[in-house]
Amino acid sequence: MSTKIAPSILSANFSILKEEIEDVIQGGADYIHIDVMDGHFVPNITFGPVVLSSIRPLTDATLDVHLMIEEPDRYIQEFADAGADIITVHVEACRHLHRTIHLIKEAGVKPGVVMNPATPVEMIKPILKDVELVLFMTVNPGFGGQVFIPEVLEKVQQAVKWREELGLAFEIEVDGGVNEMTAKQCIDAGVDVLVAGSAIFNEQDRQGAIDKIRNHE
Ligand SMILES: O=C(CO)[C@@H](O)[C@H](O)COP(=O)(O)O
Ligand SMILES: [Fe+2]
Repeated sequence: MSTKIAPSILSANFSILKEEIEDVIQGGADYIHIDVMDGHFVPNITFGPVVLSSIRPLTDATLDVHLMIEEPDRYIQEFADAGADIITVHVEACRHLHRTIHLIKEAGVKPGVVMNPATPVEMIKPILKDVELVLFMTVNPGFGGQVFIPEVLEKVQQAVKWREELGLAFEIEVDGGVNEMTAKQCIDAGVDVLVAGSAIFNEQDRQGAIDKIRNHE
C-alpha cells in the first residue's frame, strides 16, 4: 500500500484555513494532521477543540490530532466531541499512559501514542497492543520547519519488528522535518504515514509537493 501523507496545518495560512485544507485534500492528502500545543509541554501555543470543530465539517478525511499538552486526560472528551478520528498523546505527558489510551478508546476515537526523539522506544512496548498509531517525533516538538533527526529511524525499525512479532496492526507515523529528501529513509525504515508541514504548505503546488514526498524516488 502506498505511503499515507498527513499535511500538518501548523504551516498553513490560518486566515484562509478552509481553502488550505481543501487544497491539500484535493492534492491527495490522506490525513489532516492537527498540532495542539499548550505552551507548557512545548514552548508554543496553537489551538484547541473549537478550531477542530470548525475543521470537522470541511472534510471526511481522517483528522489526526497530535496533542502536545500536559495531562491530556482533561481534554480527551472535548477533542472527541469536536470530531477527532485519531488522538495521539505523548508518552512523556501521561502519568498513566494506559489509562489515557483507554479514555481515548472509550470516547470512540482511535488511540495513538507518540514519543520525543530522545525517549527510549521501550517505553511504548507495553501499550502497543492497545494503540492504532505509533508516532515517532523526528524533531523536538513545538515548531514546524526544523531539521529531521535520522537516528529516530532505529526506533521505527524496532517498532516494525515488534509489530510483526506480536501480530499487531498499528500504523507507524513520523513527524518533523519530513520532505522529499528525508521521506525515502522513512519509507525504507517502514513508516506508513508521513506528516509534513512546511514541505507542503510552503509550496504553491500542494499536489506536486505531496506527490514528491510520497514518490520520493
Ligand atoms: O508536531 C509538529 C511539531 O511539533 C509537527 O507536526 C510540525 O508541524 C511538522 O512540521 P514540519 O517539520 O513538517 O515543517
Ligand atoms: Fe505534529
